[in-house]
Amino acid sequence: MRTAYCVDTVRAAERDLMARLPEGALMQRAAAGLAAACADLVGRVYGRRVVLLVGSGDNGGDALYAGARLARRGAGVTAVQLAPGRTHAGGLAALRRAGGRTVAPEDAAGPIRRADLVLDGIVGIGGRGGLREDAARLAALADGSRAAVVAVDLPSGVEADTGEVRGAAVRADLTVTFGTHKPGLLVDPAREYAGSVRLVDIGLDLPGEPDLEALQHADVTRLLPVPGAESDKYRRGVVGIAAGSARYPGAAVLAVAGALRGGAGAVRYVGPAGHAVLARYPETLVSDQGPERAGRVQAWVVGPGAGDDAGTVAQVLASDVPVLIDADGLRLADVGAVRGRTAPTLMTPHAGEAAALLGVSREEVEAGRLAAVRELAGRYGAAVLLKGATTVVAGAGGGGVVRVNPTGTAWLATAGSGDVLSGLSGSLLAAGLSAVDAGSVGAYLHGLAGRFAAVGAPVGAHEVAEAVAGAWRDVVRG
Ligand SMILES: NC(=O)C1=CN([C@@H]2O[C@H](COP(=O)(O)OP(=O)(O)OC[C@H]3O[C@@H](n4cnc5c(N)ncnc54)[C@H](OP(=O)(O)O)[C@@H]3O)[C@@H](O)[C@H]2O)[C@@H](O)CC1
Ligand SMILES: [K+]
Repeated sequence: MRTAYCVDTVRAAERDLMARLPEGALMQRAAAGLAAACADLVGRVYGRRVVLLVGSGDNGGDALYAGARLARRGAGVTAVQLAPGRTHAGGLAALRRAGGRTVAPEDAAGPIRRADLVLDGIVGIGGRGGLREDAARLAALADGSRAAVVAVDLPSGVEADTGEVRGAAVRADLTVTFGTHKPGLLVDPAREYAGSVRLVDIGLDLPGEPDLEALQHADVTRLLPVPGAESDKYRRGVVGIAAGSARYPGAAVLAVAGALRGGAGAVRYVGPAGHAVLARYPETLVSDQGPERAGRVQAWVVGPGAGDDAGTVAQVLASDVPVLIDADGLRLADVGAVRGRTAPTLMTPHAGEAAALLGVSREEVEAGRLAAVRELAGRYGAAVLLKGATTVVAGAGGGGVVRVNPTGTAWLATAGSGDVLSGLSGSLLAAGLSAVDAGSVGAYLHGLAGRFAAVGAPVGAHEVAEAVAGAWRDVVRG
């Protein structure tokens, strides 16, 4: 499991550790890891031109000490001091001893243009809001140069705890972060600014429960349902799909396509698109009697392509099995009915649907995904999976750890892709996974399937469904 912790927790762990170590030891650990990562990135250090963007805090100190290490290995290092009177004194002295030089921000354009490598030590976890004007100018120069940009701890200008980007920020090729990932490194839009991320262990002792976690292959393997020798289709779970309408039969077909790949023993389809479903998937159990009379299921998926069929949504919500609500179902679901449920509920909106439920703009949801997913999970008392550039999953109530999906791909932003995900996660619910596990494992497989199906080219939702089995195998193989 990859984990991320908020700044307050990092600061507390840092204080505890510093009390037990000689002064400056932590910064030396950080700088050593940073210099090593830079050396790996550029291949050969000797003769490289390195520019350090140095702010007034310890983030600048890290950059200076790392710069000193690179200078000792033969790099030409120039530090741009944003606040000359407040630059980290020890770091500056170390750089000068190693032969590095300093320039004022107004003289930085030339060195940045000629640099092979720029280290962004403007701000780290002490930063607030977008970059100030002088810092933003340096960030723009670095962006326009041919140099590789390495962010120290975080790309300066992004919000460490939320992943928000409220103004100008550094765009890095690599971020070298210390002690733990910060939430902003895993959540868009900030994640996009970070480039690839390398974690340097500095020995922080962090609490058991993180603020964010991202499943890895091994975690997913552990959570996937595995049929036992005694399993029959009913023991493996039956997932009911109440989806589609005369107008949108395709949503039903795609939700069933996802459900067939999610580990449930059988898929029961209820709704007006039975013919379309059977034509494509003859193994589906089809009923047109409505959810209450369709026969036993272990979980329901309701909503994809449902149009205005509020009655079906209400019937499903009244059941005593886990329910996944998606698409039109989200709009049609009564808050009180969702809150009153005793079995687990998982809602799977995209940003636009979440915005409508919260009464805010889509941009607001996209800018602050973590806050939005927690807020929705709190209002509905349900687990919520918010789809998008970074898919995030909060447990019912919205408190506690939020799961972040690491496998997404932009190619998944295609019509019907969400229907496949709802079927897949619903199937995992029927197979016995908790709402958060079903959502996050579903998103993980779906993202991986999207990558496998796309391989760098556009892809249709049915191809994503077909690639789920390959994703499953890949996960199990490790
Ligand atoms: N935690 C750990 O375990 C370890 C932490 N370490 C390192 O310490 C870093 C934290 O250092 P930190 O606390 O000194 O804060 P930092 O990020 O340098 O920024 C503070 C300065 O930034 C300024 N500033 C603020 N906002 C700004 C903006 N928008 N645009 C421009 N400037 C802005 C603000 O200026 P002021 O408001 O005072 O004018 C203030 O002076 C951490 O990220 C890691 O790199 C490692 O060395 C070892 C282990
Ligand atoms: K930084």
